[in-house]
Amino acid sequence: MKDLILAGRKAERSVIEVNGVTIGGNEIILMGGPCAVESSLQMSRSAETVKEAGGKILRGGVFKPRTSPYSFQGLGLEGVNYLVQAAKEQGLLCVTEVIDARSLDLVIDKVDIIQIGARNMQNFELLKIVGRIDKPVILKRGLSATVEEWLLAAEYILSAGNSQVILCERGIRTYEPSTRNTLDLSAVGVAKELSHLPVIVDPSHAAGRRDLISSLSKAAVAAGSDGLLIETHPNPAEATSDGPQSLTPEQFIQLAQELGAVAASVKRSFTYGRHQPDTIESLRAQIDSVDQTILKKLADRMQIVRKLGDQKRLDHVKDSNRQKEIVQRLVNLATELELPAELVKKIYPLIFEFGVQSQIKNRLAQEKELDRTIYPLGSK
Ligand SMILES: C=C(O[C@@H]1C=C(C(=O)O)C=C[C@H]1O)C(=O)O
Repeated sequence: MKDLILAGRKAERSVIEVNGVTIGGNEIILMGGPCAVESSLQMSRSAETVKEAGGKILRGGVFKPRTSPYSFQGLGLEGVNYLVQAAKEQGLLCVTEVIDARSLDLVIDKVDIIQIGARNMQNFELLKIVGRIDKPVILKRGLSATVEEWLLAAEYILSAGNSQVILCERGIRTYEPSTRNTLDLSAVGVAKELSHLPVIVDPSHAAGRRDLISSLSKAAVAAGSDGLLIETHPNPAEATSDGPQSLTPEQFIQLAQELGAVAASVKRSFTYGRHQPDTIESLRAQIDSVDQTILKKLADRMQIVRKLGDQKRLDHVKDSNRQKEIVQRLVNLATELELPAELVKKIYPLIFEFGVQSQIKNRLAQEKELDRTIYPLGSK
């Protein structure tokens, strides 16, 4: 297909890793939550449901591009905080839709994934803007968009520099009024044939009615979808948005219990339940987070060492006895923690070396500064 320079098919399918969750790998990723964020309690309950089911990502709209201007327009920034907090409570990631540059600015540092809704699929300026961020983007298929138009919309994001695009089929407008939209499951296969990008399915917006969601979800997995984006609400009868298509918590959990067998039938995996097996990706995400802590603590240490250096004579910065004491204490601790003593003996001399260096550099810089204030014209 013309102009699918970056979105077009490649030898390998794209796999998107986001904070320990892999989209486009073997595992089917379940995402769920209400259409709109309404309250902190509603989000906590939704997050519990998603977690209980084995879901990985919590959804919730805070900027709602509603068909009618008189419908609930979303809680904005207040809602983002409910979404993020609820996701954190359950160890889930979260996704929300943005509608313009301003709404993106408000959520970019808070959520894990950004969604571009169906109505904005051809908002090319917005596509270019999310093309410049470093976060995955779920790109919903437009209400009446062909697969080609959808992939070209993805091309806008990719060509602006963001390679993390996830396509989402959510039903298209047809002449059939018995469902809200017609879920185009062939589009999953077609998009995967034409492009390397992961494809997920949102059966909720497609059907518009909860009685069809379970079967459509299973069909989507069988058709090759990499994930599901399903609406669930603690009390759908009271939802401010899209109540009729929201699953009750029990229905959502029931569906998740049945999903593993369907996934296995097409050689994919889905694990129901709170306790998920460790994957290479989730373990790596944990390691990355520990590494960050180690480095931040090293930076704190360095800062203290520099301050301490200010109290020493420049020619007495290094203190070998103190270094020996530290190593001995840490060797003992390492043994208690079942770490090799060698680790401490190898790492700490390096840390001291950089500490002493930074003390000396810091003192020299201070003396230079002092010189400049005493001899401002350099007449020393
Ligand atoms: C921080 C000091 O200065 C130097 C750096 C040390 C460190 O990084 O822990 C230890 C001893 C000194 O060689 C100190 O004297 O305690």
